[in-house]
Amino acid sequence: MKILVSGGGTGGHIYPAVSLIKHIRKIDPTAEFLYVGTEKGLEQKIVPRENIPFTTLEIQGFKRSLSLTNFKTIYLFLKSVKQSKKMIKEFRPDVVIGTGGYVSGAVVYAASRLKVPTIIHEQNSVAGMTNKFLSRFVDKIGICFEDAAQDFPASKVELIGNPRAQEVAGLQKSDALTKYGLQNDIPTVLIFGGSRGALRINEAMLEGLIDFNQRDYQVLYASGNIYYEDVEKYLVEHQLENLKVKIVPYIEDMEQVLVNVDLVVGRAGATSLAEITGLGLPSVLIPSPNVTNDHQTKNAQSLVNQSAALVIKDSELTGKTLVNAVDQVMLDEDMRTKMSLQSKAQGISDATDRLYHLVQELTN
Ligand SMILES: CC(=O)N[C@H]1[C@@H](OP(=O)(O)OP(=O)(O)OC[C@H]2O[C@@H](n3ccc(=O)[nH]c3=O)[C@H](O)[C@@H]2O)O[C@H](CO)[C@@H](O)[C@@H]1O
Repeated sequence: MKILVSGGGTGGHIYPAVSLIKHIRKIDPTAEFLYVGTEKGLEQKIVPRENIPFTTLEIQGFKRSLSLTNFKTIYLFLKSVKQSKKMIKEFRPDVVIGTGGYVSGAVVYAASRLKVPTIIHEQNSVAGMTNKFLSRFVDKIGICFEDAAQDFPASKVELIGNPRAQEVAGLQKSDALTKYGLQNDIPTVLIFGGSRGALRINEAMLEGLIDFNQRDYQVLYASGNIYYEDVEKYLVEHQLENLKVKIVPYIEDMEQVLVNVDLVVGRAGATSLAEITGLGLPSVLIPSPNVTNDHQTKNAQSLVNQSAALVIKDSELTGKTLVNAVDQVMLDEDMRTKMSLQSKAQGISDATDRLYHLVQELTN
């Protein structure tokens, strides 16, 4: 089987696609893949690391306001559709799968014009712009939250879940934390602001750093690549270089880290939430206010309603509110256990199987 996959920009669109590819490779070692992304997105780092054949298109997003750059966007989109058609004719995939981001718009649209079977995967509770556009042309739409169904033609929608949940749920505890200078046998909190980092979380984190450093639990904190230099500068200026709290720009082996932590603190990106519920981890969520239709608040809703997660509003995030929320969970083992059970109950544990089944249905 030949599968062409496209999803780009942020980790939340890329990791589910990579999980699916890793899964199919195990079942069908003869399957061939081609991943189409952009040179600017995180996919150009994440995908080649997994030895997945990778190629790029030049494309950019629409500005919501009237803007001259939208003319360039349309030009790049049409050019990318043409290039995608060429790629598809050369690679001859049995199916084309889009997991979101502008690049998947051009690739999946081109595939639909060439009558190649197409699937899109929507991670969020509210559909993204690209997937909404593509929903008219594709054959099947895999969703992760029931609520997303209302954004799409009903006959195409299937509740699939997020393949990252199944990937992490299948992993065993290990000594992965030692690589970060942490100990295996101490309760651990992981803090990060999505795949690109979040300035607001970084500011609160630096404000709460001294407190976190004095706790019995240990903390691993990923600032995001683009913010790391500023964080390092702050640490040097405040003579805080040798802390118990461990700080890194980005965690490449995140699935290994997640299996070994006791609490996750971060934004409410859909793929992160799938990992959290896949593993049944408690969380403290700070939904980003800067995303389309406030979708992160909606992503987080059922976890918060079921007491699987605490939430801090972005506008109320400070060093103090952050430390207090983390303390509340980490200093109460009973609470952690209850949150874990509720979190696990929210997950879809066989998402990759379901998505692969959809692929088989379309290709047979
Ligand atoms: C600002 C923005 O538009 N965010 C969107 C984006 O977020 P973003 O890309 O941040 O998405 P998620 O939080 O869903 O996923 C992040 C992914 O990156 C991984 N990771 C993160 C940090 C790190 O150091 N190492 C690492 O591997 C996480 O484990 C996870 O697999 O896509 C999500 C899924 O469509 C959306 O729900 C988010 O609203």
